[in-house]
Amino acid sequence: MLEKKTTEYERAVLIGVINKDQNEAKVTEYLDELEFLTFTAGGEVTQRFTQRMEVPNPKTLIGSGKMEEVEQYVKENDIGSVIFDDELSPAQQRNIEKQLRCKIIDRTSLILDIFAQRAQTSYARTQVELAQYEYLLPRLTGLWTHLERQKGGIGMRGPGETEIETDRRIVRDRITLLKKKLTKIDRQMETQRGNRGALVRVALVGYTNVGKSTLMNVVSKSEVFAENKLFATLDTTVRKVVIGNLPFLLSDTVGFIRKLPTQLVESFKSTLDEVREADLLLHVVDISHPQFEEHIASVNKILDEIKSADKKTIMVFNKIDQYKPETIDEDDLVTERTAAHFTIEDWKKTWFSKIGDRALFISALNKENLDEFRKRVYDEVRDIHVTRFPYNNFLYPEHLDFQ
Ligand SMILES: Nc1nc2c(ncn2[C@@H]2O[C@H](COP(=O)(O)OP(=O)(O)OP(=O)(O)O)[C@@H](O)[C@H]2O)c(=O)[nH]1
Repeated sequence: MLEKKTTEYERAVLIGVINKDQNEAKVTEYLDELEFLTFTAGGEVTQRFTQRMEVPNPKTLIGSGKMEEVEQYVKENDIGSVIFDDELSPAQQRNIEKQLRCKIIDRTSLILDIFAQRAQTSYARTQVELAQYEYLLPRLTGLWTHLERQKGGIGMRGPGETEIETDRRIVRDRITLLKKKLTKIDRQMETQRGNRGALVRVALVGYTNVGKSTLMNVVSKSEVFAENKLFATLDTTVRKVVIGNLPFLLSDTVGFIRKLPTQLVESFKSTLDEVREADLLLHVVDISHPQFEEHIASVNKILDEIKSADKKTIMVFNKIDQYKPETIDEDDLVTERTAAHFTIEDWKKTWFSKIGDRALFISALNKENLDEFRKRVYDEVRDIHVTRFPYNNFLYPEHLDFQ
């Protein structure tokens, strides 16, 4: 159940609800992302259904007419999963499953599934497994309540209930075991982090797929003194990097996403400790993504949740090579210029006015503006370093001079 290996794409349908605070375009964007997630998880989306609803249907989230439409489509098109962008209550999930007779997945379980697929180390697998069981537990409870009601309530102890009770106990025991295992690893990792000495710690953070790992590779490989062995026993995403003679630690963390399941935030505590304990954050943004500003807000929300929102941060706007603003026809006197029409220069001005030179515009892939990036990171790391060790600041010039 916890690890999925896909050999061929499974046909899937997406369902989005347009509530009173949203417009259709917004939900289309959310479904675009959900489709990308589905693809990542090994699915192929063949159809999308949306429904405008003032109040979601407590039984099936969407209305009964729409349910029939979906049911018909699922039957006729050999659909394996129906995926909802919204989180479903255990009861909704059960009711929908009963009617559609295929796998019903919500955004949270889809993200958990991808994490399970991607987890490489036993540590990451343990963290994901814990998150999955935490997600599962209330759903078993829901099932139990449902069966109890069917049986007629008090005093009617049937096999169904006993079975679910046993399942709940097994899941609870497993959660306790996994938590113990993680606490032990967390302690080891804490000690290892402590042993890393006094090097300045920099963490790459950002929405999923923005180019954090690409930047990490470019920065650490291109530097003569880059070291990829020191923390081989730790998570391999921490590397020692040297810019202009100044060594520091750079970590690449798990990518963030809108509505990152809370279970994951909790069980990835140790991974996120890299962020929590960092001296400087490099918040990488994919500026070529139409929703990049919303992505920034999602990342900031998670940083806030893990109490890291006040950290010194450099905003790194990546993928400038593939940024394309919308154009306005010269003769068009009606269309108003919006953010979608901004050029990179416009964005530079906007961000410089907000945070000054803590906004950088680069392409990690094409290696554009990387010298500027290195200089900026050097300045910030040096500042932190000389504050910590005022006696050896003569080792590092105030600014780097790249030829
Ligand atoms: N065009 C363009 N593509 C880039 C750039 N930087 C990274 N990419 C591409 O973006 C995709 C995602 O890059 P990653 O480095 O894996 O992104 P990430 O942020 O580490 O992703 P997660 O692991 O999901 O958090 C890859 O296909 C990269 O080749 C860039 O500057 N320009």
